Amino acid sequence: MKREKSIRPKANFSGQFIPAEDTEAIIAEKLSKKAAKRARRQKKKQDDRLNNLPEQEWREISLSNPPPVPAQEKGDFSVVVPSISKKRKRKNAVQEDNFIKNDGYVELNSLEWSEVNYPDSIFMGDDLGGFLCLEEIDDIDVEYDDNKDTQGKTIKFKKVKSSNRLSNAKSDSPCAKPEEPLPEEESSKYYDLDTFDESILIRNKNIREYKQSEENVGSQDDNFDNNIDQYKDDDENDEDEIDNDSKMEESVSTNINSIQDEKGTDQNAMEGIDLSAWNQFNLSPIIMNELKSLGFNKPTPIQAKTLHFSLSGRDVIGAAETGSGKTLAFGIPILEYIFKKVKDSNQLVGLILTPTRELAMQIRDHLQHISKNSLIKIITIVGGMSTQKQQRLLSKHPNIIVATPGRLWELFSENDAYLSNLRRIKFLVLDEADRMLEIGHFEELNHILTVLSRTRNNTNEWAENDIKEKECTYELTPRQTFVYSATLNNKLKEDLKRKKYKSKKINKESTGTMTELMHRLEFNDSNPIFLDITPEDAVAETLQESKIDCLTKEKDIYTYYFITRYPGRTLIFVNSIDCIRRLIPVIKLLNIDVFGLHAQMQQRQRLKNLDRFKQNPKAVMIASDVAARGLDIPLVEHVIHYQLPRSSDIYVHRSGRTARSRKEGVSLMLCSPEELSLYQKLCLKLNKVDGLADFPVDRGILNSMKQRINLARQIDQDEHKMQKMNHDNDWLKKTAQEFEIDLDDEEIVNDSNRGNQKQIKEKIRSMKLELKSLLSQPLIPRGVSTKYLTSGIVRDLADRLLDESSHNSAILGVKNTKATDDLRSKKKTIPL
Ligand SMILES: Nc1ncnc2c1ncn2[C@@H]1O[C@H](COP(=O)(O)OP(=O)(O)OP(=O)(O)O)[C@@H](O)[C@H]1O
Repeated sequence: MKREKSIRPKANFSGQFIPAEDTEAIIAEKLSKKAAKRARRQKKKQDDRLNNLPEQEWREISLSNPPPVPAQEKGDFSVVVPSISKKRKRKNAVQEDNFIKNDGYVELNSLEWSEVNYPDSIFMGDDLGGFLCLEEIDDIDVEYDDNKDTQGKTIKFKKVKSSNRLSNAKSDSPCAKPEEPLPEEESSKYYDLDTFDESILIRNKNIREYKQSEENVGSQDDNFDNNIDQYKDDDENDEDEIDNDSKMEESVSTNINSIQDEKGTDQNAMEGIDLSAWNQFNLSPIIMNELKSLGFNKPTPIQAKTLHFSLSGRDVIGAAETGSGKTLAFGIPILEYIFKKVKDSNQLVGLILTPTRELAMQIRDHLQHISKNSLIKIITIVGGMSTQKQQRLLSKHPNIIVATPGRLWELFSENDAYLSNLRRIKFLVLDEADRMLEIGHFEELNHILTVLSRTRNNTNEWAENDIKEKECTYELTPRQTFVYSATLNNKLKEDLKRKKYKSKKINKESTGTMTELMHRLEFNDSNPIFLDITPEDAVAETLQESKIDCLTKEKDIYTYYFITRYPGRTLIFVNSIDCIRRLIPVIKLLNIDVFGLHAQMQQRQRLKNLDRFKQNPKAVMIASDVAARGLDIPLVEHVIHYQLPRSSDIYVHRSGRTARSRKEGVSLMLCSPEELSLYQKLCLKLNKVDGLADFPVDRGILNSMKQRINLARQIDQDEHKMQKMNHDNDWLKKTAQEFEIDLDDEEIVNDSNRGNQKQIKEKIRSMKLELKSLLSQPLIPRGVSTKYLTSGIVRDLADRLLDESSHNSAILGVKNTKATDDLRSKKKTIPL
């Protein structure tokens, strides 16, 4: 029952009895006086704090020449920041000696950190490395010095003056640990803010050197001439560019060769890979090298079918199954263009729009990987991360931006320079285009397309009031457009074939359809290439689809059964965040490594969980559909639809998190009687006339699992009850304090409550013990005896049954088999 937040009149205000009807007024008066007093106190404190700032507000630190660090701090990094507030000093009185090293010097580890444990694999690329962590210190602003003499090697820190910032400072944010000090060789990578600038210098130096050596020019140019036809409708100075760019490319690839030589054995391991299938595209050595190191010996079908067109300047709309390599299908042409055509290393060339933040980061990582040894700057602009950091990245003039529409619009709409750069991009990509039309993306996408529009009419029809007309220059710059998804709907396919999108009348009120979106994209090409190579049932060929019919209340048991019987990286999709919140503690109690991912989680936590899931081959992730699209998590073996997806597209994308790049995977639907009609609709939509195969379940194991699940659920429920009681007591205490009411513990927790709490605590403790003991034993399927012959012909039978390499460690006597194999061998379909 919901608790009423009111003060009970029985409270004793200094011994006076307050009639119930007056209580509220008195409380309100007290409250307002108290609030005003508190505000005055806070303001004074804030003023004092700002007035006492050091005279020289900005402090500097030179990265190439760090300040002398006392011997005992070796390995750590010290920075100069204004001194810490008195309150904080008091709080840390015990540690004060260790806290401030000497006047003005503060150890990084002792600062008020917000947590920034970004997983390496996702987040510590060159662009977000550097001083990312420092920017997370509350009240510290970081400024990057563009001074030519220091070549960007100096950064400055300052105490933020804005009262806004001070009042917004998360006073109750946990004082989290900073990143562990990095090993020396690593620290140069992450703390060296100017890595990039230096590389530009190297590149320019290479170009100069190259210019001096004339011998290579001839052969290089011949080679490049063949490629360059692709970009025929570009700027006037083509010939000069060809010259410079091919030289540049050669210089860079010379560098790469030397890096590769150092790799030695790696290089030898790669020797065996035959890349001849890629030769038809005449790709740059940088990309060829990376394809080789990744072992991508041939293009995937969507790459093979689209690269010819996209490399020759055509607009492409592509549909292909999940995990089929669409990222490189649109990524390679952009990278190639930059290698071969772009003279200005600060030119913004490509904008890639994606519906989710994780997908944006993944695409960035993928493109960064494939262009690893080049100098291309690729950044992500996504929500949930520091805007300050993203502003900094933007000020470094990236070549490619991978973004979610919301944050991109937030940063770009206020900045004319950014907007005009945006209008000059040469490539626009919409990945997972169909999802972009959904609420939450469409409005900002609409704004972005208005800015990108090259025809005034089209712009006016769609322009919202808040886009100022005068800002738009409507330059007609040629731009290639790529649109990709695994699920382009039939209506769009039809419209594309009939070229209906060209004449589409756009309705201002419309929330958008794919056909309207196609119209809005203003393809350069009078006849964009449309390639649809999705299989008939839209899912990857290597995916084995299945279902289990069960009651809603049995879904936990079947989930537990599946993840115990087939330990392996498993992604469980549910339809509501509440369901994630309920399931995670239950599964955790069963000793399974489980992580959550949903839109209401902090972005950092989302990334962290994703990374933990990637690191652990037996982990389980319970996610909402925010994880359904595009995420390329290595070796997800199983996808479970705990609740049925609401549309066939979502089913395809969810299931597509497994069976990627021609690997096998299983998708399992848990279908309750209430979901039957939805299931039938899905099957019809996906052309699965015979329905999905029933997943084989060993019901002998289910019974013993039931006991564990029930215990875990009960523990979770009781823990919630306890939490709620504690929360209510806290609330009472807090409110009493607020009104200066003397309530002692006796009054707060009444006898019956206390008795209840004690009982529940005791119950939880004993249930946990029971569960622990159950979990320490293997599950024994019905009909399996725990007694085995230990002598005679089969002497080692007991050992063999307990051998974890061939038998399931959690279920006695059950051999380790793969879900794909079991499903294949027992496949049996039920007609609809
Ligand atoms: N030519 C190739 N050969 C082998 N693997 C490849 C090739 N190209 C890409 N891959 C790999 O295939 C995997 C899937 O690629 P990608 O994420 O681009 O798929 P996708 O089609 O965009 O999937 P989704 O529709 O789910 O977003 C990635 O791990 C990628 O590295």
